[in-house]
Order: sequence, then structure tokens, then C-alpha cells
Amino acid sequence: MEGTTKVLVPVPPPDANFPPSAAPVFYNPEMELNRDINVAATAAFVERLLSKKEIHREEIRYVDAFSASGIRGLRIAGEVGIHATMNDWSPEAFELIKENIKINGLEEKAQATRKNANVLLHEQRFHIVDVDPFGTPSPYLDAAATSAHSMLSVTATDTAPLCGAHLNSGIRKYAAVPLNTEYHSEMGLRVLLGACARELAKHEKGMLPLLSHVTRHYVRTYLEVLPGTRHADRTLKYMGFNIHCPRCGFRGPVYGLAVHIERECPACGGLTKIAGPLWLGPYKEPEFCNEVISELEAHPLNTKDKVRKIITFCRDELDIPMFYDQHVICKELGASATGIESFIEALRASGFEASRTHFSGTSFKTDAPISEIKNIILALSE
Ligand SMILES: C[S@@+](CC[C@H](N)C(=O)[O-])C[C@H]1O[C@@H](n2cnc3c(N)ncnc32)[C@H](O)[C@@H]1O
Ligand SMILES: [Zn+2]
Repeated sequence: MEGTTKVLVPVPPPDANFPPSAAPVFYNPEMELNRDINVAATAAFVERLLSKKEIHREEIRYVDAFSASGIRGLRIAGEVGIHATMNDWSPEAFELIKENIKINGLEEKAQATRKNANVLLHEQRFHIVDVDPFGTPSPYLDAAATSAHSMLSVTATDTAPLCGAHLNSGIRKYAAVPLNTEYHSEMGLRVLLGACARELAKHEKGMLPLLSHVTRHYVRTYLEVLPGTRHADRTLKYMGFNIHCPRCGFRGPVYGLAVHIERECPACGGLTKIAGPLWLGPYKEPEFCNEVISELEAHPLNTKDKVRKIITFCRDELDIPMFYDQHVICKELGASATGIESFIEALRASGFEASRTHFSGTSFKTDAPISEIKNIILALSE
């Protein structure tokens, strides 16, 4: 049982020691938190669609293109009340999805299909397209961008290629050069967002990121799709590169796809490294985060408190590239770390904007230059 949805899943024998991906049909109970966020975020987006008064709830179509047991789509049909198509090319999954639709009495609101996700997404348009595959979504982004009319939700669990740990794999999958730094989780998110922006632009659509979060190996984003060349062109203005100086820790964005980049670090003169093209724009909309938090009250979710905490962090974090890690800078300076809250207070007291982030407990964002950040850390550790 997740939310108010019952789901039959393959139960591994007690002595089995295999990961969910090795089961005949995939089901990972650890992902309940992410599916709870999906219910609240999709519900919030549906309310936005309904407020335009151009469509009725029952007419809104959602596709769970990689459905396995059907759990995502079942929850959307049952707990959000829109029509869901659950697709999986595996015959075992297809049979299980049909059974799960019956068990939940969702025959009117849900349907199962057994196709290659790319075929289905090229054949049919959906208001909301959810791409939650194993590993990388990159082979499906073109079809998903074609199909998505209003919202595109994408999961990536291939964090090593996204974050620069597997450099060449990342370049092949996302046509972007990542950089493995302490802020690799934000780098991965921005590589993924950049890839989505370019795929949507091909289909003359723009995007507005509503909510994005990185929790361990799970990168997830909810993008409002904005049809039209004007939106597509505007979206691409947020693409660019990130320069990073390994010597002093300077980092900074360079906007544009055709750019001239000085190789010298503006802070210390060291040789910088370049990552990109990346999405450099906002990755969440605070108002949408509030709407998701309000939806939590309307849905009986098992992980509600954790969801509220993550979304509140996302809402309140400064939405500029890239975060810093307090402990990394302290170590470099040989300084002792104060509590992250008092450090952020000190940055603010010096006239800078600063916030914690959802990426990690020791991370922070600020518009302070690296030299000022270091001065404040040193002053605090005296
Ligand atoms: C990670 S699981 C999906 C998990 C599911 N979204 C959930 O929340 O539990 C990936 C599923 O995608 C299916 N699959 C993989 N490639 C596919 C493709 N090209 N077309 C359709 N289904 C595919 C697999 O059979 C597998 O069941
Ligand atoms: Zn430098």
C-alpha cells in the first residue's frame, strides 16, 4: 500500500539477495518518497491546469512510460483523479499492471499498454509525460519532448555520467562536459535540465522548471512545457557554461551557447576548467513549491514529513549556480567549521544573500565572492 493505492508486486523469496532491478517486475519500496513527491507535484500542477478553466480533470492525460508494476500511474489515477496510461514493454509487467488496475477499481481512469516507450510517445500526445526509467533518460528525451503538452517529469539515476565521475559516458549521453567537483549533484541536475531544454527546443517548446530535487542517486525534475518558438528561444538563453578554478574554488556562470571564455580565473589567475553546456536558469519556482506543500495536506502520504522538509529546503534555497561546501573550504583553509546556520547568518550579516540547500547538509549558496566567503570562515574560526 502506497498513499491510498494497493499494488501487487513480485515478492522475492526470503533467501534471495538481488536488487529490485533483477526482479521479474521492478518495484523499489525505497522510492516511495519520490513517488509521494510525484503525487503532490502532479496534483499541484493539475490544479494549475484546472484553474485556467480550459479543461476538466477527467480529460487530463498522464503517461507513466516505464511503469513496471504500474505504481506511479495507479497512484496518479487514484490519488489525483486524472486519466493515466501505464506503459511497459515487458509482458510480465503488462500483465501485472492490468491486474493492479483491477484491484484498485481504476478501469475507467487507467489503461495499460505494452510498447516501446519511444513508440508510444511518438504516437500519442499526453498533457503530462513521466519518464522514470532505469539509469539514463537520454534515449527517451526526444520522444518525451514530442509528446508532452503541459508538463514533463524526468528521472535520472545515472549519477556517475551526469556528475562527471564517468566523464565520457556523460558526454555521450548528454552532449555536455560535466565536471566532478564537490557540487557534482547540482552539476548533474543542470546537465539533465540542459539536455531537456535542448530536446524541447527542437520541438519548438520552451520549459519552466517548477521543482527539481537530487536525493542520493536520484535526480528528478518537473518541467512546465511552454509551446511555441518564442518560449523555446527564451529557454535557450538560460544555457551556458560553468567555469571552475581548482586552485581557489572560484566558480561562475557564462551564459550563451556561443561564448568566449577566458581560461584565467578572475579571482586568482589560476587555470580554470569548463563544464557545459548546462542549464544555468532557475530549477524551481517557489510559488509552485508552496502549492506542492499545500497538496500534502490533501493526500494521506506515508512520507509526508520528509517530503515537506525536502520541498521547503528547495523552495528556500538561493536559485543561482553553484553551491559551495562549507567543509571543503574549511579543510582547504585549515579552519574549524561552525554550524552551517550561524555561518549563513554571518554571510547575511556581511550584506550577502545566502541559504542552505537541499543538496547536502554542509552545502550553501551565496552571491558572496570566494574571497569574502573565505574571510568570513577564517573570522568565525578564530
Ligand atoms: C525503473 S523501472 C520503472 C519503475 C517505475 N516507474 C516505478 O516507479 O516503480 C523501468 C521499467 O521500464 C521498462 N522498460 C525499459 N525500457 C523500456 C522501453 N524502451 N520501453 C518500455 N518499457 C521499458 C522495464 O521493463 C522496467 O519495468
Ligand atoms: Zn582561482
